[in-house]
Amino acid sequence: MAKNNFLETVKGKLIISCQALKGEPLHSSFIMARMALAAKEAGGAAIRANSVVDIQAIQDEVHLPMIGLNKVDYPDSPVYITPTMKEMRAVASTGAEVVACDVTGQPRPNGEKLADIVAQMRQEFPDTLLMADTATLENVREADALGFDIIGTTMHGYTLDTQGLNLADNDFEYLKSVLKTAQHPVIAEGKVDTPEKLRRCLDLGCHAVVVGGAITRPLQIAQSFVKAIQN
Ligand SMILES: CC(=O)N[C@H](C=O)[C@@H](O)[C@H](O)[C@H](O)COP(=O)(O)O
Repeated sequence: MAKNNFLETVKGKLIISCQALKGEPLHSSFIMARMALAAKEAGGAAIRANSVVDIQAIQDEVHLPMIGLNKVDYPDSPVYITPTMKEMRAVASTGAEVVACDVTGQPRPNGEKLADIVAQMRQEFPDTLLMADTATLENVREADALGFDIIGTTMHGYTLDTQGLNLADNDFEYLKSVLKTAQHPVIAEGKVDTPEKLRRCLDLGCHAVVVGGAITRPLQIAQSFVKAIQN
């Protein structure tokens, strides 16, 4: 199967997530494209972005490999990161090198099955890599079994059974287990909020690291400073 060279390009490097959802102060494709430009000038190796319009605006501004996703809330499912074939197809059609989607074992909208989505994507987009946004070791095993190209830790701490957990807890104890379990390259993602944590993830053996809010969400950054006054 022909695959693009995303994994070679990002090995040992920083991927910067440029996302602002509706309701966030920076919600704007124009602003996300400028964020991506800053990411590139800083030496970021790739961008992670949400929605077709943001991905396209970023692709027009910077030539960096892209992990694309599309967050959509459906009434019949808790899965929101590229939940159905419709969003998978839309994101892959932008030419994003990687399409990321939820792999948390929870039911998908319209009763769609992840195995069917993966099979369909392989047929329609054989060059596109698939990244599994997982929360638990069970999810990692499922992603490996389904042949995902990249295992991400994105959803750890964001599902009912992992609520309150942080990837960095106990010197990345959970991440170490992921690295032992996974049969595909692991990209650390989720609350990697200092340069030291990024360094640690790479030293532990992660293929690359995604950092989002600590770089591209000024509201979140400002709140952390304000909190230091209140404490
Ligand atoms: C859980 C979820 O929906 N995560 C999203 C996935 O794309 C983004 O909102 C995060 O910003 C991204 O994962 C990077 O993480 P952090 O911003 O913590 O560095």
